[in-house]
Amino acid sequence: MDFTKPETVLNLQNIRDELIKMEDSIIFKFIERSHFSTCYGVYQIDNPHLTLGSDFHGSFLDWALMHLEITHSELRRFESPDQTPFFPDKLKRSILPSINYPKLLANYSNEVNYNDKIKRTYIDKMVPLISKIDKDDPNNYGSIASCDIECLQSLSRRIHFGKFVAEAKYQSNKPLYNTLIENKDVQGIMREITNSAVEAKILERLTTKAEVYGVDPTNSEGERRITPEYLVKIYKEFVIPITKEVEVEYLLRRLEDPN
Ligand SMILES: O=C(O)C(=O)C[C@]1(C(=O)O)C=C[C@@H](O)C=C1
Repeated sequence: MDFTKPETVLNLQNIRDELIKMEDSIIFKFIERSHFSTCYGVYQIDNPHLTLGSDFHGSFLDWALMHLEITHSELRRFESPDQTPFFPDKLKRSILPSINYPKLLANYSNEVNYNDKIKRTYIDKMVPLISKIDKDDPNNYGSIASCDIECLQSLSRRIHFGKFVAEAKYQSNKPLYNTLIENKDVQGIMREITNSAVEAKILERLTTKAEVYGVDPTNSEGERRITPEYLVKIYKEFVIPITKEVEVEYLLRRLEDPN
């Protein structure tokens, strides 16, 4: 997929192929995170044992992610249409010259940002499933926040790819979607974007991937690093539903941009 070539980006098959590739990076990032404990101290707002600066309000993870995003914004990361920041208000201007991407998505697309929800869901629902030990571990705060950032960035990219899916679907049947949008028919849009066969295939593939990637093949007695149950649960209950929320919100506003 090449973001300078709209015809490659707004092709539903290409988008689905890209979503399949992202499964692998998400799984391997979850495996990295599984080696550490849940570590609530990383997510505690204004953790009294840390000095994050008197004007900063948030968790250690927020602090680390915000500083990384500030630096990455200077490296042009958030100009790329597949990148969505967790701290859009803190970004700086890139020191690299802008790339002139062609218009791929509607002009309000940056406002469709589910990162707060993704971060909350990751901390509250996913970390307890991924991590095997439930305890705080102050010696590993830095490593854990680094793993969390990688997991969150991969989840965010995957879920916000829903905008490309939505745009491709919109382009393929404008009259149908225009009527649904004019009628603010959320359920109708949700019905239209849902493809149960594709969802079932994703869950089936994840089961196989978790079975294969989840064990060290050279160690028959090795502990499972990930299990199909939790991976399928994460996709079925969180990743796919939030992707669909992104698609619906994007489509509901689609007539704001007549192009
Ligand atoms: O592939 C699509 O058509 C999508 O809309 C993406 C996706 C997903 O999140 O993977 C979401 C909704 C569909 O029911 C199937 C899959």
